[in-house]
Amino acid sequence: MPLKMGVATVTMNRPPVNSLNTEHLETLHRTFIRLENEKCRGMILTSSSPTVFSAGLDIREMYKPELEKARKFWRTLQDMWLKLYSSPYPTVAAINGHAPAGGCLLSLSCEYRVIVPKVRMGLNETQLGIVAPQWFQDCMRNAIGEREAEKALIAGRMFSSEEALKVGLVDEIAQNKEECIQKAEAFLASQANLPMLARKTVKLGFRHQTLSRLLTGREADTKIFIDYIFQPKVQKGLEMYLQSLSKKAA
Ligand SMILES: CCCC/C=C/CC(=O)SCCNC(=O)CCNC(=O)[C@H](O)C(C)(C)COP(=O)(O)OP(=O)(O)OC[C@H]1O[C@@H](n2cnc3c(N)ncnc32)[C@H](O)[C@@H]1OP(=O)(O)O
Repeated sequence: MPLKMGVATVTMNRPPVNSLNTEHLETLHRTFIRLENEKCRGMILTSSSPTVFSAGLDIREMYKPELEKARKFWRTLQDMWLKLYSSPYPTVAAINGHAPAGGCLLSLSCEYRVIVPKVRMGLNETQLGIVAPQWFQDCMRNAIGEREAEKALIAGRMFSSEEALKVGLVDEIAQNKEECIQKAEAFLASQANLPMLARKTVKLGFRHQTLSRLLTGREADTKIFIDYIFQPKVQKGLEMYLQSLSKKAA
């Protein structure tokens, strides 16, 4: 995590697809705490993969899990997201590859998004037979508005880079990762002279409702997750999905 002029570039590096397991989520959570403590001036979130930003939650954490491990996984996801979404420093996602589901959530939790061409992003949970949690849905709604979010979430729509720009899911398209980072740095530079306290207060004001909804309902949210994934038909669906991903690789 190099800090250049107070700006950190956090590069996810969990091959092959940066899927988010408990350990990876803990690492991200610790990183965001550290950046806050070190009074970081801005953060760029990106990936070391040439084709994938993040494949979202690690499906293996949800497939035939032990109850306590599944609870821990979900609480760690909540912790990580609460830290990122409420970060006092400006945040940009340099989306240098596909960003389905939890990968899309990570980028939606940043303030500004730059994407490379020919990749897809979106909350595709419906297509997997699972339901994007309310706070995932809130993040989508906050980015693209009620009507577009409703359509996208019901369909589990994956947007192309161009479609994402058109609907406001991302702010810019860059030609490649290098330009993505340059545009991310330019956004952070545009924020650098703003009074930090005022900036942070306005950001948290806008995000307060979405954050409070999870903060006041964390246990209920965890219970919904646990009750949902332990259903036999959901487990069957996850099994088939994992098989389809593996077959593709074979
Ligand atoms: C109430 C419940 C709410 C739960 C909320 C869930 C939110 C989520 O985030 S669910 C996760 C949804 N994610 C996806 O649907 C993405 C699935 N992956 C893909 O579409 C593709 O992998 C990719 C477009 C991201 C990349 O494609 P690429 O061709 O480069 O790689 P693959 O050959 O498909 O995959 C390589 C390797 O990685 C495994 N894998 C891929 N995604 C996941 C994942 N999310 N979790 C675990 N493992 C994953 C894939 O099986 C391959 O593994 P093997 O090499 O061992 O076969």
